[in-house]
Parts: sequence; C-alpha cells; structure tokens
Amino acid sequence: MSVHIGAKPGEIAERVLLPGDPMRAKWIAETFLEDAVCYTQVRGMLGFTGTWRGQRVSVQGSGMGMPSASIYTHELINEYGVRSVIRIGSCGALALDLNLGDVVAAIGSATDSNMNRARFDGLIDYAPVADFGLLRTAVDTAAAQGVPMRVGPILAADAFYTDRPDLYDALALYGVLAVEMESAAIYTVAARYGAKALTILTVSDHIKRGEAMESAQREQGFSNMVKIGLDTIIADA
Ligand SMILES: O=P(O)(O)O[C@H]1O[C@H](CO)[C@@H](O)[C@H]1O
Ligand SMILES: O=c1cc[nH]c(=O)[nH]1
Repeated sequence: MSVHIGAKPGEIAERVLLPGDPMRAKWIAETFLEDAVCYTQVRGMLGFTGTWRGQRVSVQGSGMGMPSASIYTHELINEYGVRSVIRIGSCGALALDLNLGDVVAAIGSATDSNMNRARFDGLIDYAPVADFGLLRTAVDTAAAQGVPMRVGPILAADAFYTDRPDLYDALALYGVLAVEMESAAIYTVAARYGAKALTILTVSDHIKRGEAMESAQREQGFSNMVKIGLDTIIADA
C-alpha cells in the first residue's frame, strides 16, 4: 500500500491512464469503463479500475505539476507493477495552426523544471521522450478512429502563469507545439523504472490567441483523446 495512492496490491491494472484532474479520472471511469471501482480517494486524487473492451485498465489522477505527477508515476510503477501509462491532459497551444479541441501527442518534452538538472547534477540536459511503441500505436489508433492527431515536441512548464511569453515564442520557432505541466517528469520516471509512457493532450487554451475552454470542458470534453488513449493502452503488449 503506497503512501499517496493507498490502494491494496492487485487493485490497479498494469495499464493506466493518467489525467491531471482527478475529476476527469472520475468522468473517464464513469463514462467509458465497465464495472469501475474507486480504489483511492487519498488527498482527493481519485483512482479507478475497470475494463475497456474486456481489458483491465485503471485511470488515476496525477495532479498539477511535475512533483505531483512524479509521485503518482513512481508509486504506480514501483508499488503496483504498472507497465504502461498514458497521460491524458489539457494544454495551451503555441503553434498557430492548432485550435481548441485539437489532439496532440508528445514525442518529446522540453522542460524548464529543475528536476532533471538535479537528477543529473546539472551536467546533462536529459531528453524525456515518449515510448515509441505506444506512440506508434496511438498514431494508428487515431487514424483508425478518424481523429486528426498532431505529433511533435511540447514544453512541460513549472508555471501555468508565466512572465516570459517570449520564451514560448522562441520555442514555437523550434517546432514546439504546446505547453503543459507534467509530461517531462512522467517520461523520465517511466524511463528510469522500465515502464512505457506517452502523453496525449487536447488543446484547451491558445496561448497566442488568448482563447480558453471553460473548466467543465476541461473535465468532461475530451472524449476523442480518451478513446485514443484507451484503445492505445489495451493494444500495448
Ligand atoms: O488538464 P491536466 O491534465 O491537469 O493538464 C494541464 O492542466 C493543468 C493546468 O491547468 C496542468 O496540470 C496542465 O498540465
Ligand atoms: O499547462 C497548461 C495547460 C493547459 N493550458 C495552458 O495554457 N497551460
């Protein structure tokens, strides 16, 4: 039983969707999973296990920011034997040709977080990347579902509210599609402990155009992304 999840052994599936928002976890469980059971309410960070197309899948809230996401990813892998995680998140678009509601898969994640600098003693700029197999399956799944999905690099930022929008402009020049707040940590922790990770995002804000979804849409408006995530994670061997 881990400190922050507190589930009993066997209550969590080997394949887990990881939304930041615990209420999105609840919505996914109630809307998509069969026979979903809530296995944790510790700190209100809800987690559920059920089945999707007959396969056991869990969905676990991971909170906001990389310290929080690192804790959940670490405990899922090391305490519960989780083998693959797919983050199901919202993001702010940097690319001008992305629109609210578009789906993005993060092939790699730049970050302004100090977590990996500390991890490598400031000597290495580690490159957190998606698991290739999960990414390839997600691309095939999105195509089969008829959902356009953009694949590219993103930024995992420590701050939601930034005083340095000029840095976002600079990253956009390098093809960085969008910003969110967890992917780099999830990719790093999964790599460290031999698990597979992918991040799929829905554009909830456009940073350059100042557009934003309502909070209810962020909680319950991401069906396309959730179906890609579920079909991808059950296809994982
Ligand atoms: O919608 P979620 O998955 O929480 O992800 C994004 O939303 C939060 C900020 O509003 C951050 O956690 C960011 O990464
Ligand atoms: O980190 C995030 C997530 C959603 N939207 C943003 O603008 N930033």
